[in-house]
Amino acid sequence: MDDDSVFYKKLPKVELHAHLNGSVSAQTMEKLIQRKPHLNIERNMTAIGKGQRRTLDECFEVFKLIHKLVDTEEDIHTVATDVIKEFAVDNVKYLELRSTPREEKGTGLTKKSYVEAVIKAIQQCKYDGVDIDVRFLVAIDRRNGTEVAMETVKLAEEFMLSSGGLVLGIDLSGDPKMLTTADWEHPTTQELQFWRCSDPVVSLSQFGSSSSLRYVGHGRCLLPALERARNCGLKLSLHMSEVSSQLEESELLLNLPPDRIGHGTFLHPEMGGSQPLVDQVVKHNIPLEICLTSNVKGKTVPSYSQHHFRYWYQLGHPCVICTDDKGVFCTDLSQEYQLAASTFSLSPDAVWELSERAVDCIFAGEAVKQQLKQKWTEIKPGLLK
Ligand SMILES: CNc1ncnc2c1ncn2[C@@H]1O[C@H](COP(=O)(O)O)[C@@H](O)[C@H]1O
Repeated sequence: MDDDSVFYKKLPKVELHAHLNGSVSAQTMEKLIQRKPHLNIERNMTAIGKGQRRTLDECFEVFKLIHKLVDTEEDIHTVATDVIKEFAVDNVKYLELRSTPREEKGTGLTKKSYVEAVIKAIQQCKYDGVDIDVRFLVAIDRRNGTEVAMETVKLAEEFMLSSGGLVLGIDLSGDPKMLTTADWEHPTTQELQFWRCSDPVVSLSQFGSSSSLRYVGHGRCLLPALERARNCGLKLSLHMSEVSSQLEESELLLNLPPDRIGHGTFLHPEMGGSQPLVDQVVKHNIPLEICLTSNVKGKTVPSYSQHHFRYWYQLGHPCVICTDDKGVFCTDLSQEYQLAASTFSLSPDAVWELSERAVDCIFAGEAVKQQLKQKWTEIKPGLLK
């Protein structure tokens, strides 16, 4: 490791946007593959290597494969434990993991036992003295529709009250792509469910097209669940404008408003967004979770240098560097900070400030923030001369 990389490794960091099943390392993946050889899944099918790029659609196919490998309580416990320890080795001092509870009839996994398995892994790591504070956000997969979103919020609510402060909020994620009419020749039962929720057909005349698209998992259908979450004290981290077609949805979601925004790639006017959207984000001071490699490899931004981090950072808006899916995109948080620094010419002092300011964006309360700030203060003299 060169001197430069050592700096980023030693830098204390906060990770706020990490999907559990997207964060599985190559080593853990080997363990899972050995447990289920009959699936014929190979390691190279679950990761996007250096220099490789995929469409966002292909990324979502990768998650489906990983979900086949991770389908028991034991698998979830293994994956969560390994991911937590790997972030700790990377000097991440505070981690908010997020994951979508799944039920698997074949293995007896229920959504409740799914969340319990993650919580047990967090508690075990704490008991073992792993030097990282870990919290959990329960994820809503937008593709699963209104009712499942509401069930997920209720589950999160239960765990918020019973987990001793480990469950702090809700993540809204999942494939943001719209389905066109053509895709709907053979809708699945699940897709038909969306069709029934309020007004999922949106005219494209504003974009110069006479056709209409049926939004699947449009935020409008999820608003009641998100509002309930907000009202009961769960924090909201919402994927917004990850793809270019979500302006109308972003307007709706910003009215909640969310506590943090995942990606927000297409919010600003230079990316086809709008000034009112930017004004709203700035007015509420909503931090952006920035995932450089994920966006480049998933082809939602053309290159590192054209990443929207530049726009928001120059505005002085809170931006938190994150990994998104460190396993799938073959990265870690040190690497992401190093990429941000080299791409946007950030000095070591500026990088330090970026990592320290991330502490202000965590969902845990003031006492935890103060403890973390104290850690940063202790580490600083050894790292920045
Ligand atoms: C690349 N950009 C992204 N955009 C939107 N959602 C994403 C995502 N990356 C991951 N997920 C969401 O996280 C799930 C995998 O982790 P969990 O099974 O929940 O732990 C994916 O199925 C998707 O719903």
